[in-house]
Amino acid sequence: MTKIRIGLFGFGKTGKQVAGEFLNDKHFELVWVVRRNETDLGKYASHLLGHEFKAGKLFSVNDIGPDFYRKNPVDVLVDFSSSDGIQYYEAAAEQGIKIISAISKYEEQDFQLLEKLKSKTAMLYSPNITLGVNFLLIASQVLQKIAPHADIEIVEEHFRKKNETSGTALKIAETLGLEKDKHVNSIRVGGIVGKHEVIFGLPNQTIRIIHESISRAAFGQGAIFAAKWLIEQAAGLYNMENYITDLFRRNIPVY
Ligand SMILES: NC(=O)c1ccc[n+]([C@@H]2O[C@H](COP(=O)([O-])OP(=O)(O)OC[C@H]3O[C@@H](n4cnc5c(N)ncnc54)[C@H](O)[C@@H]3O)[C@@H](O)[C@H]2O)c1
Ligand SMILES: O=C(O)C1=N[C@H](C(=O)O)CCC1
Repeated sequence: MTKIRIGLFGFGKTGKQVAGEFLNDKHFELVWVVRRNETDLGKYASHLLGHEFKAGKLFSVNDIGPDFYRKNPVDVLVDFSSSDGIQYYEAAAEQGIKIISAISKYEEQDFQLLEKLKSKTAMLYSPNITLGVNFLLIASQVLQKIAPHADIEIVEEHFRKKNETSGTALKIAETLGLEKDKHVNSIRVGGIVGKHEVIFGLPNQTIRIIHESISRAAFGQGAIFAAKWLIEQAAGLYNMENYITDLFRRNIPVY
């Protein structure tokens, strides 16, 4: 079996869990991990995460020179770093590396860059790569069609240190045609990994669709799902919910 070679940006709270999921899946080889700080460079993510085999050599962003991707080839780059990571995509796309961006918050110019690169390679952008939240996104659209006059509010809850508004909640608002400033409600407490709720208010009843990520491993499992699919795709910019909808239409179980 030919393994899909993965390069990972980010080795923080989420990157470590994502690395762990790729290391545990026999379809993948985690080749390298790039982080911003200089800790443990040259060591292997696999060793740091308790495995005996060598995989996922740690590099710094400063190591990404013109030859980095040629000398350290991978099939898919998975980004759980920060929006700064996008500056390294073009060189990867030039090498035909497919790209999964899981960055939750981008500025307008970042989206423009993704649009520009989509002719060069297959890319998937998802501010929340869990399968579950993408089910919520699809189910919310169905419910809105059935009950177009319902009041809709979105509530997102995350860990106390998350500064920005949830990219997922903003995407849900945009998809449902809601004003982001008015209908997205944010709560920051303790260590909540990520919870999104869409509330449909009707005169005598309320419907709530809730998704909660219990562990950051859910993001790794979503990235694995996305990578297995993206490896087969032609150049273009894709997202998770289109893919899940496609499986649903074709009656193929997703999970
Ligand atoms: N799409 C999703 O499903 C999903 C899920 C969880 C987190 N995220 C996003 O992933 C990102 C990371 O989240 P986190 O909680 O792990 O944050 P974190 O602060 O714990 O970790 C960030 C990591 O990225 C590294 N980093 C920062 N800038 C970098 C760069 N330019 N190149 C390489 N490495 C860089 C840091 O050194 C650190 O290792 C955030 O944007 C977050 O919103 C997305
Ligand atoms: O920062 C995070 O951690 C997460 N952010 C998301 C968002 O902004 O919507 C969702 C997943 C976890």
